[in-house]
Amino acid sequence: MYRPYQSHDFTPTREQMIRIIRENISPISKTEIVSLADSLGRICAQEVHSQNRLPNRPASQLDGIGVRFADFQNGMPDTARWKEGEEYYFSNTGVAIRDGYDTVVVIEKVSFDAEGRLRIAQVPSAPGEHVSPAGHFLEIGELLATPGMRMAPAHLGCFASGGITEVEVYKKPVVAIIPTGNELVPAGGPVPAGKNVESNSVMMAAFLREWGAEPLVLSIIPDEPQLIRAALESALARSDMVILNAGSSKGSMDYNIDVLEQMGRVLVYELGHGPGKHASFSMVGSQPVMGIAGPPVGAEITTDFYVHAAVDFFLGQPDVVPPLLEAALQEDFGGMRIDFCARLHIYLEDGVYKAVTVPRSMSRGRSVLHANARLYLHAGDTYTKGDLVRAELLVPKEYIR
Ligand SMILES: Nc1nc2c(c(=O)[nH]1)N[C@H]1C(S)=C(S)[C@@H](COP(=O)(O)OP(=O)(O)OC[C@H]3O[C@@H](n4cnc5c(N)ncnc54)[C@H](O)[C@@H]3O)O[C@H]1N2
Ligand code: MOO
Repeated sequence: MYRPYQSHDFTPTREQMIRIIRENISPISKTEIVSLADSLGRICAQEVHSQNRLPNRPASQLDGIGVRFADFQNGMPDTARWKEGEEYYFSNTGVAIRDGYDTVVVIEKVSFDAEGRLRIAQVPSAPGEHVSPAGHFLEIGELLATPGMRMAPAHLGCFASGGITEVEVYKKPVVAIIPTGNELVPAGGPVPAGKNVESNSVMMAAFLREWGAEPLVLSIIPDEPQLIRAALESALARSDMVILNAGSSKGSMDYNIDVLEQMGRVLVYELGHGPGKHASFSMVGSQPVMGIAGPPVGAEITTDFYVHAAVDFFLGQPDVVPPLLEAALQEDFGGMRIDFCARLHIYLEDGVYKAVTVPRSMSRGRSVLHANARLYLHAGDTYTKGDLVRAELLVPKEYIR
């Protein structure tokens, strides 16, 4: 299918890129049955109805004494000679009301004098007062879940009460990651001179797990078109989507786009924002392939923007935007030729959130330690010192000090 944006000249902004991804990804329809404990965070694929009625007998709503409302028909009776187990009994919260009783008096209205004689301070106002009728919490057949709902801990609790032990959920999208580059060696081993540690797949796999996808990390592929093609074919056969990492730019060993053009349709050759500008988006048949540039900082941002959105769309969910925080920028910033996603360090001073940009010159280690927010600037946006910016938080607001 012809796409007007399928051109070398089209370099999408973040919003445009998200739209292209949305247009090209269909929600996964395959489902599987998982145990209730394993269903946390999964997307429910069925309507679920309670099999239990709870309470299954009328139950006490409070700690108190169970009584017969008929005894209070003419106002407060003389309770001085009432005996436990006859006119009243001790009835605790959530416990079934004993046969022959119908009403509960809260314990705070009950007292006993020195001789042990019962005194009730207030006449119950109606029969059944402080009694939960059967089915008050849950009815048989009551709707507990609808398709598309993400399972949270409270849902698991409700399912358990409803007698549900297994849930039909959509399969996790499987995202294959192909690291490429002659200079890369696997993480955890020695790093020979001139080599670099393959770390992007570690980060990407962790992101994917966090978002509810299943990572499939392939071994490092050397910069050779036939090997990249073979790796892509194998990855596509085993996944819903592929991330082809690095080899995206203009170097003599950057073959990925050529291979993708041979195998499918390249819809986006390059982004209209940095860092991570050399990201691409292709369709091979009905499967998306996301090209992510090699340098880890850009790889982090573009994976977080676009692979996250793709996973959300595979799961039939909206793309989730991070929480925003207004902070006063402590420097002049902006005026870029293309859109740019800056990393910010926000701190709290005199009760005011203040932000400084994390300079690109800072080492990767220090900058990851330092950055707690991002700022997406459109081309030409300029800020002067003191301007309020709407930052996208990478940590909960409460963590900022
Ligand atoms: N002549 C030009 N050179 C470059 C341009 C350009 O426009 N013209 N763009 C620069 C920009 S911007 C980016 S981004 C990079 C894109 O690089 P590639 O995606 O082609 O990646 P490589 O060249 O293979 O590697 C770059 C860098 O990243 C490291 N890397 C790669 N994969 C991993 C991994 N899995 N884990 C950790 N680190 C990885 C790699 O070792 C290199 O250090 O191109 C610029 N150049
Ligand atoms: O756009 Mo490249 O990603 O500078 O880092």
